[in-house]
Amino acid sequence: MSSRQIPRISLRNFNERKDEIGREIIQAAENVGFFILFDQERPSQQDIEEMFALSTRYFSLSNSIKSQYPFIREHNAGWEKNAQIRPSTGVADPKESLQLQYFRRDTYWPRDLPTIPEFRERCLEFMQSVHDLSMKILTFFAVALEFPPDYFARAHELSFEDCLSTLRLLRYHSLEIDKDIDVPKPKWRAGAHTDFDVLTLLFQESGGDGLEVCPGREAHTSFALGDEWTAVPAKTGEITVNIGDMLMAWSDDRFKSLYHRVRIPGPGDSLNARNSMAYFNQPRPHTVIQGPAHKYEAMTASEYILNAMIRYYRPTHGSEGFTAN
Ligand SMILES: O=C(O)CCC(=O)C(=O)O
Ligand SMILES: [Fe+2]
Repeated sequence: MSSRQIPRISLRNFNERKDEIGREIIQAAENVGFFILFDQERPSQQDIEEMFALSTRYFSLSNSIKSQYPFIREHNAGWEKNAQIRPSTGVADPKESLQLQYFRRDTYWPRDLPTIPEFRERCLEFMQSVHDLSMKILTFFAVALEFPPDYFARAHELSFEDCLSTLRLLRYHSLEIDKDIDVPKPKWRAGAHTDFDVLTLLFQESGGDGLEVCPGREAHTSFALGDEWTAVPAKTGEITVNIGDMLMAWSDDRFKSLYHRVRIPGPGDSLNARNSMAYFNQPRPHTVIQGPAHKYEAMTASEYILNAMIRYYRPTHGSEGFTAN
């Protein structure tokens, strides 16, 4: 395990400290690719705790209810259980997840869930607050790349009918039941992958350690890395932010999108279920992605996502944990 530190950046008094915060964020994105934000106004600690409680209530519903909105790969939306096979491991992550795309909220979000009629409304509110914070952060990136300050905000505007930004609720199974039985144990809760979006805001829960990142990726088109993994501690209320492949491409590889994975609990760790929530900022499909130095051919976001899906779902033969998504 590497001793590399994941930068921690306080958002306290955001408006007064904007310049300083911006500098810290850009430096972290250039040098590490992952950073932890805390002291944010919204979503507050309480907003996040309530959202985790809502997510737990959702996952405790029966499979037959949750499967009314099954995962559809072409849409990257819906509910899956033990079904996401990462090419880096070749086996399904032992988890379930629900992907809520903002623009499909009227057509493809669970509705009228028994015992949680407020599910949809609460998810929308949470998405809105995470979106607002995401746009504040993306403004720093726009300025650093010498684009207009609202450049990324316009590409992600929630009010447009084709907004692709997505909230993913995740629940990795408890490993308590299997602990004494002689069955093959999974090696990873989530196999190594990069995110193909622009920017991910990830919410972890205290007690749910296991997330690890691998620094050293030089080009958004490469698979590669080394074998130094750094733990990203889990704490309820804090926000782990990582650069996705699209922002790495959009910045001519200046901001780093890193491989990350979730390991299974080690000796002394809790075997309880692990919950997390990820908000993926994804630009509108027709947005053109090209960095200021034109290092790569211009590509629309929809072409980029399509390529990523092909690249990430194609089985590869690299050594364990080191290939694609
Ligand atoms: O659960 C986590 O901590 C990470 C999830 C993740 O990396 C993803 O869904 O892309
Ligand atoms: Fe990820």
